[in-house]
Amino acid sequence: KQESPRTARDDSKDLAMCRILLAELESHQDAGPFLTPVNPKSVPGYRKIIKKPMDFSTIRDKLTNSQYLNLETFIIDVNLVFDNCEKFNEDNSVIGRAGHTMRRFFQRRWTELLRQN
Ligand SMILES: Cn1cc(C(=O)NCCN2CCCC2)ccc1=O
Repeated sequence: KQESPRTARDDSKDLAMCRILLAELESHQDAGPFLTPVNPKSVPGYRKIIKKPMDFSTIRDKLTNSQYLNLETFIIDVNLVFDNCEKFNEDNSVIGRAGHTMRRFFQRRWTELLRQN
């Protein structure tokens, strides 16, 4: 069986891609609930239910401080925002729907940018 030679993908544009993706998430019209950390004092139950809070401003800080090893660890944190949202909010709610919309947008955009690379 002829194996396909394993070639690494070119990751030299990944940091630029993360910056583009994060800027687009932050400026999305439905980004509001995800821009800053959920305040556990004003959202009853959040601290107990959501074990690993994440939001776009925290991702921005981590990106600025070179805390993402690679594209994958960045995508994991963005998806954590949307997974937390799905866990805590009804699908049929303003914030629940915003989470689904933002997740679909992010999924499409990073796959588009990866393809053009
Ligand atoms: C992601 N998420 C966010 C909240 C929330 O209340 N965020 C603050 C709401 N902002 C205050 C002014 C505009 C938006 C609650 C549950 C939840 O899962």
